[in-house]
Amino acid sequence: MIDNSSEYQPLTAMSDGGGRTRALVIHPCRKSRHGKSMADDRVRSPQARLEEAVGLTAAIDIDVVEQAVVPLSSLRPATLLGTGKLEELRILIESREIDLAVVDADLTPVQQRNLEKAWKTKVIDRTGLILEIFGERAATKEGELQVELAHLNYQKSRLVRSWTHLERQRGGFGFIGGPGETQIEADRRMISERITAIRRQLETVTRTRQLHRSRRQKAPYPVVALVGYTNAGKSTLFNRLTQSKVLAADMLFATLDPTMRAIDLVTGRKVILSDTVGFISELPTHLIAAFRATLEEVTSADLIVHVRDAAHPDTEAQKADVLSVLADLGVKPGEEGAPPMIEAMNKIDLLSEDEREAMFNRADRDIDMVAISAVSGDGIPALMERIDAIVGAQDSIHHIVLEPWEGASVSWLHRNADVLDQRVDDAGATHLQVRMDPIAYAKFFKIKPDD
Ligand SMILES: Nc1nc2c(ncn2[C@@H]2O[C@H](COP(=O)(O)OP(=O)(O)OP(=O)(O)O)[C@@H](O)[C@H]2O)c(=O)[nH]1
Repeated sequence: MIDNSSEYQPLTAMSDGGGRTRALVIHPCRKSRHGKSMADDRVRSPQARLEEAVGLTAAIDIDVVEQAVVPLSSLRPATLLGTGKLEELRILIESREIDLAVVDADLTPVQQRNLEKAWKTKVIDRTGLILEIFGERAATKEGELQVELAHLNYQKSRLVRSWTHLERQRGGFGFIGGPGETQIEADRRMISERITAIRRQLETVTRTRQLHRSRRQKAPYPVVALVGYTNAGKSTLFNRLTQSKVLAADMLFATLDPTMRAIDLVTGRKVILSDTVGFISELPTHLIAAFRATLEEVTSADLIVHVRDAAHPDTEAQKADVLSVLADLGVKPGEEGAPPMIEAMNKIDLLSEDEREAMFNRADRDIDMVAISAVSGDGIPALMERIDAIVGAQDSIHHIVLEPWEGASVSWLHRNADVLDQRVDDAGATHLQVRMDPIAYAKFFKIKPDD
């Protein structure tokens, strides 16, 4: 059994006095030779990066009481920051009673530990912060396990040299393993055992999930996935579109995934709306599996709605990031077989009339766009109509996945529908692309040939 300290413990539960966690968020960036701070990538300003980190921290219900861009003239291997800055922030942390410092950079385990010692407070870096968000947002069992796995791998890497968290918890019992096994080796061994156990659970869960997904794909309505950069307004839009519309059909999905809801479109057509976790630039590579697990629905969606913050100065860079993550997942809009995509240009309430017009008149505009405000409700009917039209146009072509034991269904489809494509995947499931009229389609679900 592993020590409890390695299990996922939300930062929000950290504050002792029952109050909310009070955080300081800093974004360290290199100074240029001319003394001016410079962005650590070409697109985003340090201020924008800081705001993003503050937004991410606030999203997990932590009070950000102080924030700062910290220009660095050189990178200190032991503490990242120089002594002057270290002391200045220590005073701030003490006087503002801060119990969490978020450093928007990748810290080495040694840097993290030294900062915690110097500031006498918990310190997390960018990876730690993203893991917290995934932990909160993981909606499926698979997502949760992937996040815990990423957490453990992260902790394991932090156990180099004398990382003492687990030791402290045990009150320094010294050797607990076989002869010659040090505390750190014992900690590593326990974490490795837990990692193996999670991997095993993941295999089972993945299998079950495939069953759920095939069941869901057989639901006679299409899936519309909302994707977008963090803070673009996906959840606000999701809530607006699903407002007070609890359909009986939801019962089907409620137990599987709380971020999926069925909604009625104007024509009476039903679609399943699926919310996803926000995209972030420079996602650490070892977090990609955890991130993918939260994006399950996107790869098999019938339509992708890319929610964009039209009022953000980095909106184009954010779009590029989202598209590149989608491409990593194998979703390349515009390519044969890829789901269609529309852009919901959100937050237009923050734009002037001229800015709105300019958005639509851009010469390089390559995609279907609808201007909306998820907050004021502006443009929402137009968005719903667009979704209706696109999904409606695909009406007669369906992608159906059948398990290896559902042979009777495959034969039924060959007899009653136009099978355009058929392939068997590695797990033995049959993927069929079929054209059939709505009556035959409804009948297929009613008679369930394999039941
Ligand atoms: N002014 C304005 N603000 C909006 C609009 N839509 C969302 N917001 C605000 O933008 C912030 C982020 O909205 P969310 O819906 O949480 O964004 P999200 O894309 O789900 O964010 P993640 O959970 O990080 O992925 C919130 O403060 C919203 O109130 C809009 O149309 N206009």
